[in-house]
Amino acid sequence: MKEQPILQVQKLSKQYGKGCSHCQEGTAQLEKNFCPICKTVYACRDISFELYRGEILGIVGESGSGKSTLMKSLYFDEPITRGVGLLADFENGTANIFEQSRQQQRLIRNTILGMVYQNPMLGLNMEFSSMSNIAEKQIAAGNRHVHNMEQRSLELLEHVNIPLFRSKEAPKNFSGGMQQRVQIAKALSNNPPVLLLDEVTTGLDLSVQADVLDLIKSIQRELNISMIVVSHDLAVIRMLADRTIVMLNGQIIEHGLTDQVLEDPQHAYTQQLVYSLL
Ligand SMILES: Nc1ncnc2c1ncn2[C@@H]1O[C@H](COP(=O)(O)OP(=O)(O)OP(=O)(O)O)[C@@H](O)[C@H]1O
Repeated sequence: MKEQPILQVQKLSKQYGKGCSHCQEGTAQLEKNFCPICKTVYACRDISFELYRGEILGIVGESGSGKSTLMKSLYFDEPITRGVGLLADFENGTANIFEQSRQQQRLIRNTILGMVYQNPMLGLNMEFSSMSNIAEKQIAAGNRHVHNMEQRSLELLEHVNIPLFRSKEAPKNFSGGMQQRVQIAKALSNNPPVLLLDEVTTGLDLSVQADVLDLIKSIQRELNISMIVVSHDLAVIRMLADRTIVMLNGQIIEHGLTDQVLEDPQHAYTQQLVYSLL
């Protein structure tokens, strides 16, 4: 029997703008990702993929290709235009998560998903202590036991190599790499089966970047979490992802095992990306 994906996305589309008689036709010619007539932006167009238990799925593409929009959509930061999302851990994968009430979506977010943003300001409260940041996510997931939350926060901070004597300090005092580590600890605090990571190493020094990537890889191995890792940098994807999706102008133009995509890129854009690695 075929393994059930932990997440299945079918024909997810997100547009900014109402569209017009020209672009509403599925076959209309767009200029990159927008309608030349009404300027509606088609940030994600008919995106479909599966994520399996314990795998890391990489999404790579240039700036503006729709990667962040896809992540924001999956984390309910933004409503989608249309599409289906099925999570094996929600109603046994039979209910479209995008059609649930805000309350249900909050529940899914708090119990099934974790998110690490490129900008730590989006994922952390910079004024609260690192421990309180982690506790916040645990409270949202229904945890009320202060001692347990404290223990869990310390355990997670240790896991992501934050010195424990700094656990009561606010992330605003931390370096970029440390802030990303706290964000990762927070995202893991409710043991989510699915972790979303959006350009988490962009803007960090190369050595710090390597540390954060190592941390992600070791977490995935130890906890067997499924991850979607978004990056414009194919080197990051090469290091982390089992399978890779390549996006361009809001569409998936290529997908396959990462090794396969790297060794035998089919689309001219992917070929360009791969050659730039050499
Ligand atoms: N709120 C918005 N209103 C209008 N257009 C938007 C909005 N948010 C994103 N877009 C457009 O959607 C497209 C996809 O953007 P998105 O941020 O998802 O790309 P990306 O691949 O993540 O790039 P980057 O890494 O630079 O953020 C872009 O053309 C962008 O300008």
